[in-house]
Amino acid sequence: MSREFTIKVPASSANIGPGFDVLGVGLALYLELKVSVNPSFPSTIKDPNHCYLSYDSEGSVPLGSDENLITRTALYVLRACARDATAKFPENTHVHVVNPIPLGRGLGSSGAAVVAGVMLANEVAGLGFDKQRMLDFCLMIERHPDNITAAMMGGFCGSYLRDMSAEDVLLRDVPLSEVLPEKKPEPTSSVAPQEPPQDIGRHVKYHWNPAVKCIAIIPQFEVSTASSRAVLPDSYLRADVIFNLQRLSVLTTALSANPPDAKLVYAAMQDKIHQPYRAGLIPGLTEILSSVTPETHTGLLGICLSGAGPTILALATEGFDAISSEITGRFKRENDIDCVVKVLELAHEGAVVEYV
Ligand SMILES: Nc1ncnc2c1ncn2[C@@H]1O[C@H](COP(=O)(O)OP(=O)(O)O)[C@@H](O)[C@H]1O
Ligand SMILES: N[C@@H](CCOP(=O)(O)O)C(=O)O
Repeated sequence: MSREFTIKVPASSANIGPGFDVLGVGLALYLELKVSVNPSFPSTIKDPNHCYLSYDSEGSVPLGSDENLITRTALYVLRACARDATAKFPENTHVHVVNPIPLGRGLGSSGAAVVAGVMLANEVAGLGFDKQRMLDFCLMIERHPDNITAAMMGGFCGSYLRDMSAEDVLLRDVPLSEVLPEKKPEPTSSVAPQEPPQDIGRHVKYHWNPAVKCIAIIPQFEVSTASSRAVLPDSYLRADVIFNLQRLSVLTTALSANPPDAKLVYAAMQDKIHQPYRAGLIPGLTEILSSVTPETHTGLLGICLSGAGPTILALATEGFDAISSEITGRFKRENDIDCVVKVLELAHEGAVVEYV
């Protein structure tokens, strides 16, 4: 039977200052997959996995199903669930990707791609997984839970990876190369990836004052999440960890207050465990983060690096133009970097599948 459906997955902004690898918000900027499956038609598709991909919008991505992050993720799920290292998409699967999320800017493009890939497999193979179970598959690929959780569940999320039995740790800690299929001249692996342990990630959704908007100031250069994690230290001073924990505990509730207390939120969005180390990758970051405050800009609540950067996230209730102009002006004047600005609402629902 032929089917057509659309998968929509929001962008996300992770960390929100002190919540490194913990906090994330889903943002109303959606990666969309327009999918059609026509197994009864004679196949015209040359792809070895029966999936024809086309791509519109931000950046450029590979279109081979064994090279593209969305379809590699889907193949992992299909193969793990079928216990078959050669499992493919149903014959005649077409996926048209529309992606307004800029790549490598700290707005969760890879998290959205991974969530979309897991949902794609769930839908084409009729696996019937709920979002909690799909999150397990996502976490085998993107191994920090903050933006995956926000993209899948939507809203303002706090998340952690649960403690695991030795047996589950073995299942979870397999190298990424054994999870995601890689392009090979001939299929060589006869071993299917295993299904992940259950409930790897746990989360809660916090309240969010709807008057608070997210201003994303997106510099026109990329910083890969991998390179932005590579500059972080392996261990931290106790004082720095306590600094972040104290602020994190206040921030989650402060963002639901009505009216929000700008001074409290601003102070609670300070961070000592990732932003200072990432400053070397983002010209002018330290000065930019201190250039707008509730005192200098009415309506500003707080400011931080979005995810692994280089996007700057400012939370505000008004004064969006003045806040974004100050930051784009600094990027331009001091480092000749152009920026794109988006004022975004939260995506409260998270990832969805819509049938035509
Ligand atoms: N829609 C997409 N389709 C295919 N690959 C994607 C897509 N979105 C992101 N990616 C992959 O993820 C990479 C960016 O991931 P990452 O460095 O984690 O940055 P981000 O902060 O945008 O998530 C891209 O260079 C690309 O390889
Ligand atoms: N907690 C992670 C979040 C990465 O988010 P992304 O949007 O940059 O992929 C980190 O800070 O490394």
